Amino acid sequence: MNAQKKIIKFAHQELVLSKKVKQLRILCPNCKAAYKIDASKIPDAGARTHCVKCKTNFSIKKKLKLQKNIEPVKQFKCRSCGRTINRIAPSGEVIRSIICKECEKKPEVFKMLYNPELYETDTQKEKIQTSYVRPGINKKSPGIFQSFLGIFSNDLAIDLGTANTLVYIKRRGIVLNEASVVALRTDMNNGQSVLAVGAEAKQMMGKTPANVSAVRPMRKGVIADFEVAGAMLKQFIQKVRKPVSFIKPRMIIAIPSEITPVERRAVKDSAEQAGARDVYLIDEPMAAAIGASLPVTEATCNMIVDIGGGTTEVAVISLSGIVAGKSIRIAGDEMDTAIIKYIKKEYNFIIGESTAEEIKKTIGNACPDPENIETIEVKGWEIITGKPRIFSISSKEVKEAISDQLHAIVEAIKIVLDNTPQELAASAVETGLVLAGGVALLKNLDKFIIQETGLPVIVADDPLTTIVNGCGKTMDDKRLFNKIINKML
Ligand SMILES: Nc1ncnc2c1ncn2[C@@H]1O[C@H](COP(=O)(O)OP(=O)(O)OP(=O)(O)O)[C@@H](O)[C@H]1O
Repeated sequence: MNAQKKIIKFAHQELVLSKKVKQLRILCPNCKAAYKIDASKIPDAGARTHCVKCKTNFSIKKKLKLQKNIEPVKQFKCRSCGRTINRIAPSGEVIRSIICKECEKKPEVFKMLYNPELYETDTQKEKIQTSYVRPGINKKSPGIFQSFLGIFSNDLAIDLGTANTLVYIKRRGIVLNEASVVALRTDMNNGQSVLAVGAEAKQMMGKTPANVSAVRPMRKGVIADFEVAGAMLKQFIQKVRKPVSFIKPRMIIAIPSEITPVERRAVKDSAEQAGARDVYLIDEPMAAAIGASLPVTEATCNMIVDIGGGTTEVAVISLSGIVAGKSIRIAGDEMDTAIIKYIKKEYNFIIGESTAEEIKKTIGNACPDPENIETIEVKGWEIITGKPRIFSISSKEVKEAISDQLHAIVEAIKIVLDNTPQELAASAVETGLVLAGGVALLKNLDKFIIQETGLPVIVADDPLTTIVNGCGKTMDDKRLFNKIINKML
């Protein structure tokens, strides 16, 4: 009762305000009676009042204070009658529905004249803030227009990997699988342009003239060169988005689980630079587990070990979340470097990255059979003579060269098991772990991990595509998307 009296008093007070006070105009929702009230007396949370004419109770609220990243006002001018219209819109949002009340012209005739300085004084800002608020703007729940875009745009799932980039399109599957390499040409004025991307650029590595360089914009799972990564992604997307759609796609991108906020931001920014409308990030081990068809939403021990070019991700997943995980920046690339170092030390030969990778892929073996040692002939540069020569290396030597990396991976698995709640860790003895990522193709890696950990090991069906398939599955399945992605936002 007390509260009601206060409200009535409040409403009466407002009716006798002098004109000097900042006033807001309110309408009774029932009888449409108009009142002017002092804006400063309305608390931020709003207040209840009632109409003195028809006695209807109703709430009044000051319009939301503008957030820092929201452009306060957009001003439009009708080219026909010259009338100026103010609209409020979060930054980046396109205002489409303006119709001039004077001449009823369509939106196209309006020119946007955003000029925040016009609204310096508090009174003006307040007036504008209360002049118009677009209902139903909520970033988290897409409106009808957003859903409409979703139907017609080719949303993309991307594994932006250190070694390879893969793209999956809804209803079309994997449409691109290219090396994450860009060939750049430097012109006379030191400006750079993209000469080639993907496999074509990879072929040029180590064979380019002075004005061309073939570079890898991703290192150890993260963006090392933001501009080049953005340009590469843009080219890949242009390749697969045919016919070119005017609607920007949404993108879901896999990222290493332990990257910094700055590194996350760099991935988002380069995707936006490449034309993304919305970017969603998913942890690589989660995407790999989904791609390997593990029941990630169930309360079971789903252990995944994804060994790519730059990072090894180990995680135990249960009930749609990572229960324990470890990301180390030791993977295929480090193995290549180790092979280069080994050959230099033992043979005094210099070989390039591509040759080292070739050796690893061809005769690399985590448990070479002493009865059946493989060898490969390699072209290298002999340091002592300074001449190119051919020499041969065996699978036993390659194992010796990459032994530290293999043990680092096993160590990461053990750490994750140690950090997993006992109940789940115990069931890992039965469920085992799934190997994904390109290095899962290293001969006998499963055998090596079984020997070192005692856990059953399964190699995913197609380890090089497990992550992108997981991103694609998440994108295609709305319920899974809500469980996995929205949890991470
Ligand atoms: N048969 C093979 N044997 C050993 N290693 C292989 C084989 N095939 C591919 N690889 C290695 O797998 C790595 C690439 O794997 P993948 O494409 O999964 O990595 P990525 O997704 O690009 O990297 P990351 O996830 O770390 O960013 C490379 O180091 C490559 O040399």
